[in-house]
Amino acid sequence: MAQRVSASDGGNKKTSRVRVAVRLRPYMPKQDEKDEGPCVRGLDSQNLEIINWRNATETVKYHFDVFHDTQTTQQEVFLSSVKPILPHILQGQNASVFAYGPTGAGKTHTMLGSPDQPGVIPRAVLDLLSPNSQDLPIREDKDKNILIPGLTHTTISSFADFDKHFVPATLNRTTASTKLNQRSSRSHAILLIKVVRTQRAAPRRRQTGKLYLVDLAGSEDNRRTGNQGIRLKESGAINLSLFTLSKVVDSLNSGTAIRVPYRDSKLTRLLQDSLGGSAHSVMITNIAPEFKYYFDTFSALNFAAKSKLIVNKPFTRETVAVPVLPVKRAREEHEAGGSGTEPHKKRQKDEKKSQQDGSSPSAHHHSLSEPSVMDRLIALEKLMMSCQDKDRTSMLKDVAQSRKEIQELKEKQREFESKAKLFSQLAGEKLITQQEPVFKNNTAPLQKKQSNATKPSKQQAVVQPLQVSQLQPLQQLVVAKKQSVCVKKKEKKLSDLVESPNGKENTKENAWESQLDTSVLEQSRQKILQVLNTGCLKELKGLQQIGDKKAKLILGWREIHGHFTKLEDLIKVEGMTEKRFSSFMKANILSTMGK
Ligand SMILES: Nc1ncnc2c1ncn2[C@@H]1O[C@H](COP(=O)(O)OP(=O)(O)OP(=O)(O)O)[C@@H](O)[C@H]1O
Repeated sequence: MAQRVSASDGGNKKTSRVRVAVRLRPYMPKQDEKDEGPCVRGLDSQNLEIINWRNATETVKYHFDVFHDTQTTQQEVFLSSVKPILPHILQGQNASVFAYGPTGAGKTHTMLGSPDQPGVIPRAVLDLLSPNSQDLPIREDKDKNILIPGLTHTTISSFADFDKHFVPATLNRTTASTKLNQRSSRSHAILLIKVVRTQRAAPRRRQTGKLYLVDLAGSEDNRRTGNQGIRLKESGAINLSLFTLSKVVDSLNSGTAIRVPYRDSKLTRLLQDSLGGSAHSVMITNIAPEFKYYFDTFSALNFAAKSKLIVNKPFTRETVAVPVLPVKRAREEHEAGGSGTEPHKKRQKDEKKSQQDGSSPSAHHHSLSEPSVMDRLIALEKLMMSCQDKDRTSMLKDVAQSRKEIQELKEKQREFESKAKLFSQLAGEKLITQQEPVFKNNTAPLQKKQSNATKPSKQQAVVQPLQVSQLQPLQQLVVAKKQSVCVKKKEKKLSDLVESPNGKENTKENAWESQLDTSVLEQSRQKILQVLNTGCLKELKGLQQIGDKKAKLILGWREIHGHFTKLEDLIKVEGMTEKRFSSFMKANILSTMGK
């Protein structure tokens, strides 16, 4: 009985571009040990500029649907970026709001907020979260809707209900301290709000709209976060899913891709509807102003700029309701992602209770003759804004306290694990250190982005419109220049170490190379470089000593930094030590020579 109805009345497929807002968090002196000042600033309600690393006397400008400056309040973000899409949900269409950006830039602050500054999620009110910690599978129905069987459904009818279910659910989210953010989210958090409106009289049309509220974990560079052990593993997973997200956006933008790689990560499967699917989508890109976030900010802005080119095709989901038999109802719940056990019982209880007191038990039972759900949302919002509810505040404080305790326990656990690891490493393997000087981390983006400058086609598609203008320099330009000098020095050191034919390090390691004809050697090196720069996952895996994980890390590096200008750049890829690089070169040169 389910029917798809186009978003427009006339049956024409209406399209809806992904709306992109950028929010700049306030400058935090604590995050700026070198006292360099901000590297990015707003120009007006849609435009901002960031220092151009290629020429520190210039800035690069970006234009977005909305720019939220440091002074923007939580309420203003909600009113301008989120509230406008809520009516679509009530018309049976899907919508999504997701926060993207580097770690520590303010995603959780924007989506969740704090007791005194509630963010988008409590403001958008309603619904549930599952206290279920198991890894839930993701399925797709015949209409390409994403389903999560086993996810708990809880019916709510008041803001107090929402708090009761939502607050404990936030505790399920892992947070931990990294060098860049004391309370970093170590997972993506997705809250799904489903709104069902049923006509009371025949033909009892039922419209179902869903709102996805997504707080993504931050993209992070482990050389700066200082992550190790569990945190490093988490970070690998976070970066991989964000990398797949970026691939999805690229392939949607190219318009020629045969397959959009939604299935390559759970995150992109969940966001399938929001990007290139049928949802009205808002992406809030959070950025930080301090100089140490410069390259993260730059890539987040580029990602945001390309995301705004994505066009979705919303449609109304409408069914004609028939009397619900118990068996069918159980099936419906399963299809909608309900576990059908505990929550089902609770819903029966809720329904019974509300039948007794005559109130409507859930959004399912709102008829058109009752105050619209939208009115209730607005009323709830007003309630929230003026909310003096001490219980709620103390509950949130309890949550903060529990979260702190959990975090401390996790840190202890991490310490134990790293000690154990250290013992085993001392016994055998060499310790692979992830802690490199901060400025070494900066070398990669600088070098790589230069190579991008000679390859404007992709960059133009990404940053739109991008202008370079001669502007009054921001405070820290001098520092930026100093930095690039440091970077060059450091690069030289690295290349000395790897390339110098006279260097002690190399004489022994690379002695085998001197046995080979130089032109043959050069040809092999070029072939390897070409695969590294242009190879797809499969081709990269075809290289000696490159497995699935390393190939993905190489693709990820390429995505962020562009082409490898020389083979030695491979050492900058996570997990690639000089020793591994030497062995990689030997194996691959010998293997390409045979071809
Ligand atoms: N607009 C803002 N106004 C005031 N404080 C902010 C704002 N945005 C972020 N902050 C503060 O900055 C710090 C980092 O923010 P938050 O934890 O939200 O970052 P995040 O992007 O979610 O990081 P992660 O990805 O590591 O979880 C927090 O202390 C937060 O309160």
